[in-house]
Amino acid sequence: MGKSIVALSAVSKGFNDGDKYHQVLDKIDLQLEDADTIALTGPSGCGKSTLLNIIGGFEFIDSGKLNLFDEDASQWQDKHWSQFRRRDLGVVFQQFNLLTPLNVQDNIAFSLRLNQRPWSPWVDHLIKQLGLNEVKKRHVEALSGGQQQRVAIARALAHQPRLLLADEPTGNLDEKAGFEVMQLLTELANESSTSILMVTHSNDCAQFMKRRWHLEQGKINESPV
Ligand SMILES: Nc1ncnc2c1ncn2[C@@H]1O[C@H](COP(=O)(O)OP(=O)(O)OP(=O)(O)O)[C@@H](O)[C@H]1O
Repeated sequence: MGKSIVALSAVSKGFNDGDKYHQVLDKIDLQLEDADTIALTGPSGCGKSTLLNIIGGFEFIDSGKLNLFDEDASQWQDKHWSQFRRRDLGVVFQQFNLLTPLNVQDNIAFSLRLNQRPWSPWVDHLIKQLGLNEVKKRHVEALSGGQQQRVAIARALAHQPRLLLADEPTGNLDEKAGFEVMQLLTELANESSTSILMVTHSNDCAQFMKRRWHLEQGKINESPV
């Protein structure tokens, strides 16, 4: 068995919806280990983003236990969460959340500074592999959707996180561009031994991952890829 990166045990989470309570995760158990790459699928509104947000510490669980790197994250204070996000976590969300006044290089440099990491040869390698070398001085708002997506990936992997959470990373791209981005993402994550948990609606994208979790009606089932 590999090293445990994420472990959920009997985790439940729900939201109040007017006077009704909506149970999104119902006593979920799951394990994500070193080198795992996982596609998270399920119908719209089933709770995929909620699960990613819980693992990133952006939402909190109602009950159960969340372990990150074999530590009980339910006990973590803000400082511990920031350290985890800085050091171990990369995120690519549907909205890329790039800093529009800055160019490509400065977007990546800014994120590295936040993570207290220097610019390294790995970052130059990322930029080159992602086809961003020619546009690195260009403001991100002047880039195409596909290029912005690749900047978001470069930024998320620049500090070589141990875990990447990606929410529909190719959601805004056409099939060909989406395929290319998936290929690059998995190759680069593999080079830096980053585990991936990726939400996707696309079977083609899910094929790039080694495992598949399907979330529906509060429960997760693992299915063959
Ligand atoms: N902060 C919140 N307050 C209240 N309800 C919420 C909150 N966040 C999510 N929900 C509800 O929880 C359910 C799960 O939402 P979530 O965004 O996790 O689903 P999803 O599977 O990611 O959906 P999609 O595939 O459409 O992006 C939805 O019914 C949503 O309305």
